[in-house]
Amino acid sequence: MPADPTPHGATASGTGAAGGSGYHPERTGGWTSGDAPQRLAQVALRDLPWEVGVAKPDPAVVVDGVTRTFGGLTAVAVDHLEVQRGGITGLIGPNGAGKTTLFNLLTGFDQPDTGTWSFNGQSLGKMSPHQVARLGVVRTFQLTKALSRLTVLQNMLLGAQGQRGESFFRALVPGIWRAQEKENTEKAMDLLRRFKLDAKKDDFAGTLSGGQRKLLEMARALMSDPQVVMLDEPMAGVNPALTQSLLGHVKDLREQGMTVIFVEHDMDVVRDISDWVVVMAAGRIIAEGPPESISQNQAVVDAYLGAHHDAPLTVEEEDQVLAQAEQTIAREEGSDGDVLSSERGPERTDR
Ligand SMILES: Nc1ncnc2c1ncn2[C@@H]1O[C@H](COP(=O)(O)OP(=O)(O)OP(=O)(O)O)[C@@H](O)[C@H]1O
Repeated sequence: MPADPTPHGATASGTGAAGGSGYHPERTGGWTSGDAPQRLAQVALRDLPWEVGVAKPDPAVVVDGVTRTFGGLTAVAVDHLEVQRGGITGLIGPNGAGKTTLFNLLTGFDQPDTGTWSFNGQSLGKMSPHQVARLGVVRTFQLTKALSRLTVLQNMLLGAQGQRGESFFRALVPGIWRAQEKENTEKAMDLLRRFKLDAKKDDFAGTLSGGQRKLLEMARALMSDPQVVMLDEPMAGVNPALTQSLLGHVKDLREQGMTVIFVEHDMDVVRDISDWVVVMAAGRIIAEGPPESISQNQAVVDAYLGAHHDAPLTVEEEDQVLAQAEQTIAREEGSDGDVLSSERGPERTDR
């Protein structure tokens, strides 16, 4: 926790109801609409207490009492979560913490046992993924869902489904549909250029590298002009060169005013791009705060970063480490371990 966790300047006056579009300077300490989006999100979150369930100045997504069990296992049990509009929120936690299940629930890919959640104040419960996407909340998957036997461009056009040009309407007025199709193709090509995939537009998605598929998936998600983009491990399996490019694209989403929620295991990435970090363990949210708060939080250190993250080794642990080292060196030397014995000093020489 911060030395002084009491908010000053910004007031955490959110009530759980979404605040509508735009920011609320009167609630967030006087920044102006001329500021860069990144700065707006950071300022909005700057003075909030580092508390689980803390109200955000302008939440885009609000989750209340959402639980999901599989048999006897509670995969998700989130009491209250607000996601600040226009910011990048990192969702972290050990394997099996419930991150993907929470994504599935929020985007209509799974249904919870209990709970409600909303986007801009509108409940998303019982909606299909398609309906959720049309409202402006899209997601990508840990394992990309690019259709390998469709071309890159065809994959992009699929991402545009659900906008204007519904089948009924399109059948009645084919001219309008054709105009829509042309518009979608232009939009797809713009996005492919942005993601440096335009040269591959006619290649089958199955021929792309893992990193290129991740780029395609992100580009495809943008076809429906989302307001909230949820990325499930966007950097996993991506080579270092493309990682930088993907990170840049994620930051771009924020620059364009989108709200980003992403799951990531790499803490350097989380620290680099997150305005706020939410930590899950065993289905629950165990901590929330700016990136710098996370390594200082004992619950997180215990659950996620390892119990002895920053703590010095105990005498017993040191003995154990030394014993293992001795064994390893003895094996490698192919000797009886004299090397170590002589290095350990006088207390060992009289054996
Ligand atoms: N369809 C399912 N049926 C049964 N158990 C499931 C199902 N989906 C998830 N689970 C279980 O729910 C728990 C949470 O899984 P989830 O995939 O959400 O975790 P996660 O935090 O995303 O993990 P990872 O970082 O490994 O992706 C795990 O114990 C998982 O085995």
